[in-house]
Amino acid sequence: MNVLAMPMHRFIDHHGKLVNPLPEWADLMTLKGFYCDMVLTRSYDNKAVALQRTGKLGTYPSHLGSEAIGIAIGRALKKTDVFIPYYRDLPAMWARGIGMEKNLQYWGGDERGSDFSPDGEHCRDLPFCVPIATQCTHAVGVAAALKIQGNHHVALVTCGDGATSKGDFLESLNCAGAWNIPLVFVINNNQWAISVPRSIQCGAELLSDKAKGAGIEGITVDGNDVVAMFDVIAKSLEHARKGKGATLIEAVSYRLSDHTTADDASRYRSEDELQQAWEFEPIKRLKSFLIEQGAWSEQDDINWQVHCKEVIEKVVDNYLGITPQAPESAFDFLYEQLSEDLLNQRDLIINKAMRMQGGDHG
Ligand SMILES: Cc1ncc(C[n+]2csc(CCOP(=O)(O)OP(=O)(O)O)c2C)c(N)n1
Repeated sequence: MNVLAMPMHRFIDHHGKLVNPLPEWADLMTLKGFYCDMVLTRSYDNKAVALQRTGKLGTYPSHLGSEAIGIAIGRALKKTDVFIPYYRDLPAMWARGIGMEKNLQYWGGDERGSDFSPDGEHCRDLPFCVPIATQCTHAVGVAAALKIQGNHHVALVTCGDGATSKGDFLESLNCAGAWNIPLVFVINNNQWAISVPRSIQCGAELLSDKAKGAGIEGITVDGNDVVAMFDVIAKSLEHARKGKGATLIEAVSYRLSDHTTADDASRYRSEDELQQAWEFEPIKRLKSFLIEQGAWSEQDDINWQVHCKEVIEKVVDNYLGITPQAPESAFDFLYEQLSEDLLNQRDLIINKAMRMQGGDHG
């Protein structure tokens, strides 16, 4: 059976048909907003891949196919909550109010892309975590602190399906249950961990079953249905806010892209599987639903695509206009006091940069 079609928490299926009555909050205006956000973040994704291909960005992990998960997270969290993301989370971060330029800076190798302080209230969000599952341990620390502060704020952490096999994830889950902390885990189960398929990643039928051993709530949701994702995340956040503890959400989706721009997924997965997954992707189904409801049209779609293109072009212009970070700044974030050795290396880099500015490229 196709896992993307299995029965799970869902309101709108891949044909764009309602399979359960919409929740009260889900009016057409809100759903149109979700749709527009998903299309905009997909436009960004296409552009980011193109920037990498033309040498203007480092290795980039596409979020193609996980727009519903990200937009639901970004919209469901309150400003005062804390988001602990992993590397595929541009949609959530953008929906939290963090500029896309930051994302380009980060993947362009500029540490300043991780500084959210200019974005005001979001400065407590953590930067992307690339070492798999380590962010879950950070999230436990954050959530434990929020509990002590007693302000009814919640932490939300994301990870991939592969990450759920790691000790960091399982230990974090255990602490979340044992300490009854305000923490929501969202697994982006996109069926692949680079070239390892979900089927051999773990023996459990559902990744949400892992919650049971930790004594917390676990739920499997259609990660391609933004309505179901928002509904479950919002409820889990409220559950945690009321002091009722953590939830593990498994969002079932599919990685429609390569793992990153450094990967070629055609070497390990079939074209048939990929084509089938495209039938289930999150944007198409919501578009069909909105059109069926008379809330959207093909012309609206064309207009929105044009608008997205303009927005993204401006983001890219801003990114390309940023003065590059000085190479020696790599030493600024390592130690409070640099050793003799590192000071020498730093001087070498500074001198080389000065020589190159002076025209000596030797
Ligand atoms: C601790 C650690 N081990 C290995 C890697 C190399 N690595 C990068 S991504 C990845 C797979 C992660 O898959 P998954 O958790 O399913 O997330 P996805 O990339 O599919 O969203 C691995 C093993 C890493 N980044 N960190």
